[in-house]
Amino acid sequence: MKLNVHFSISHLDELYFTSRTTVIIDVLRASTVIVTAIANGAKEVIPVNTVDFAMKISGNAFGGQTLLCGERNTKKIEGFVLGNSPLEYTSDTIAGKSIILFTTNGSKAFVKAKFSENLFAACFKNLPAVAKHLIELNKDVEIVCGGTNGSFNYEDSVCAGKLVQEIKNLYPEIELNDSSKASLIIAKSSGKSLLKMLKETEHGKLLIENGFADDLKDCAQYNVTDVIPYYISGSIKKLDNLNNNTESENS
Ligand SMILES: O=C(O)[C@H](CS(=O)(=O)O)OP(=O)(O)O
Ligand SMILES: [Mg+2]
Repeated sequence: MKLNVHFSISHLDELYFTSRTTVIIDVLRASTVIVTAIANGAKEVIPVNTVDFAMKISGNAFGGQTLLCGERNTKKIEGFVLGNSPLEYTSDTIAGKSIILFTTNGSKAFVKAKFSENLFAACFKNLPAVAKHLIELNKDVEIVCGGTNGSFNYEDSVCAGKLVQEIKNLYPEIELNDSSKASLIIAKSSGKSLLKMLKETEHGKLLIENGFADDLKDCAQYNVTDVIPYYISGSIKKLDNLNNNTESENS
């Protein structure tokens, strides 16, 4: 089993992902929003890469109520029901609903990786659960950081490194390439407090400036759910068990 880390998606094309097992990390805030929404009972999250397409499909019933959600420059898009703050995705607001999500980086990463054989969402909240599932799948893994506008960002790289560490703890003989080793070093040198780390990032400072300081506290929570959101046929749903949805080693 080999691990590869991509610090942003800009250099990757969609066909790269065919037959790969991919984990998308966008700590601030899209993958934290997706994990939170699925953990709080959302039926599904449909990631899109343009606002126009989000509006276009919002008329579809998706077998129940559909919520148009997402942000531009961190703030809720006018006319959308929710923005991109995980604090908005409570069971009262989203249980049983289909969420169409547009964000600057994270939702686009899912669309780009849509041809992956297996595609998961990870953030600090569900990292150990994702690590355990990846070991059980026993396939080479592409860890993809959403980054910021196609470039490296610190918080996603720390989270990728902590995922590498969680996998190494379970499977010490894992094969790391240079980028996995680099993300591990970044994670190990990021300090004891995830919240302090997030507050000191460019993205964290922007969110604080825009009134989302409480989002950083939520995004800094570690190992608070074992929910694993899994992308299949255009939408992200809760992975019920090893036999559901994923292409396991034995299939
Ligand atoms: O909503 C967010 O925090 C960011 C927007 S920006 O990069 O800060 O403009 O989007 P995400 O796709 O969650 O990184
Ligand atoms: Mg982000």
